[in-house]
Amino acid sequence: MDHLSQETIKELILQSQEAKQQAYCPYSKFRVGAALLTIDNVVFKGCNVENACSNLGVCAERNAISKAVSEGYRNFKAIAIASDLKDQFISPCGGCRQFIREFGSNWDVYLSKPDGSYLKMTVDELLPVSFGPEDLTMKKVFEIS
Ligand SMILES: O=c1ccn([C@H]2C[C@H](O)[C@@H](CO)O2)c(=O)[nH]1
Ligand SMILES: [Zn+2]
Repeated sequence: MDHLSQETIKELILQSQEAKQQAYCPYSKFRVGAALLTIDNVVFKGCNVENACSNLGVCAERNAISKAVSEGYRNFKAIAIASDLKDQFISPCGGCRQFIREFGSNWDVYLSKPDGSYLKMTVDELLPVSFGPEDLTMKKVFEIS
């Protein structure tokens, strides 16, 4: 995956913090924002959107990815995630890890803190030995049958 400049990383994290401002989280009061950078250098932002029927809530990461895919973008360089947790890097939930992995296992996830510090991890590090679209090819299906 392309190496992002320090400036690009900083900007992407700032955009994830901007996205966090829009969080709709009256139940958890836990704001999360995500900023997704496509290979065309377009950024899609997403926040968590909760619901009175609590299991219907959507995470920030999934929201950003769904926005991008809906607009025709499927190739991503990086996603930055922001929350209000001061003492730890925000960690994407298991569902989001799988959702992120759908679009490749070799791209970057920046887990950030409000002060802009971050932990860079690849999708593969966040979700090792993952199951993805490649595992559903007809070739593999025929191999086992
Ligand atoms: O990486 C994360 C972790 C949590 N949440 C949301 C889900 C829920 O709305 C709230 C509390 O779990 O935070 C995200 O959007 N992304
Ligand atoms: Zn999630």
